[in-house]
Amino acid sequence: MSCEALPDFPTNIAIQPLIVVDYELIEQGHEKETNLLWKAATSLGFWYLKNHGLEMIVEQMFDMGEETVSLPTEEKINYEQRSPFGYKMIGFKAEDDVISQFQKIELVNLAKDDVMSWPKQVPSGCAYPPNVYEQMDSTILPFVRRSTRINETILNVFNTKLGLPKGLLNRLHSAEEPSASEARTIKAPKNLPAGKQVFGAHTDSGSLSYLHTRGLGGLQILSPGTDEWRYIKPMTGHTICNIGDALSLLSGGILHSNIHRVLAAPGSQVGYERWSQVYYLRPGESVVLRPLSDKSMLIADAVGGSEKLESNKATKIKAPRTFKSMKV
Ligand SMILES: O=C(O)CCC(=O)C(=O)O
Ligand SMILES: [Fe+2]
Repeated sequence: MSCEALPDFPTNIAIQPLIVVDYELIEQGHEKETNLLWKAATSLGFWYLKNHGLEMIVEQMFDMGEETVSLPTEEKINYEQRSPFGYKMIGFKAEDDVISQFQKIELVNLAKDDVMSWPKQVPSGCAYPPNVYEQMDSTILPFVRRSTRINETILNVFNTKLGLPKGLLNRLHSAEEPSASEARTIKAPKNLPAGKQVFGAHTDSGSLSYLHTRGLGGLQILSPGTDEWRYIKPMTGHTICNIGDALSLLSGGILHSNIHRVLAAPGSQVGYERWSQVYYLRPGESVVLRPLSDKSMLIADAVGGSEKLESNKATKIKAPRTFKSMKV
């Protein structure tokens, strides 16, 4: 379905503006753009990324996701994830009222390790439906490779700004090392009751998340220092990026992991299926999650500062906000 067919995002709801970062300029080392990225990542922890080169391939990822969820239930249920990866219908086995509202949300979780090792045996031990394997070379591998390249560029900026030894953040997130990084296609059905939560309030547990939409809203963030939830407006060609807890922790809290949630698409958009394509970057499996204070004066200062500020609290690190109801 093309974005043109969709009703516009409503104008009468609270919107959180985000900084727009041009990926091409970041790749060229453009100083002003780099500063903009740093500002976004250390304040709200959310920004739009444009010119990232994923526009076409994301549409193919959505097609792959659509094909997967369109399989007959008796077939796709054989792939219900037996590991954190694979096909998933949230709340499929649940009968109580709270969970049943999630019942028709479907996920296709593709482990980065499975994709990168293709066509060898999948490291996660997960079996995917045949159409997923058919689209590995044409779609999924290029999506994961390009996302990996974008991660490397962005992590390099953070690495420099944090004063870390050259290449350290990239070594901690090396695509060659096994990790829980993954590509996820999410489908939420149309006509969910207005205000219903698709995903409850949470912070992302990994390092970086990239959310590609098909023009439907519903993502909200809790504006820092307030109790106000604001929508993030989906914008064509603009991927919504955010910092997760792992990177926030490694940076001693300098990079900000902000709480967010997903509601049914607002206004007349509610009448359409809501599709998201996410790439979650997570640290390598050997990485110990602790502030890199011994590698950066800036991080040492940030952690020391919060120690002083929070001297009567048990935790010594300026940890990401922990009042989350779920982990993604
Ligand atoms: O589907 C969305 O809009 C975002 C979902 C989300 O927050 C997540 O996948 O972590
Ligand atoms: Fe999230």
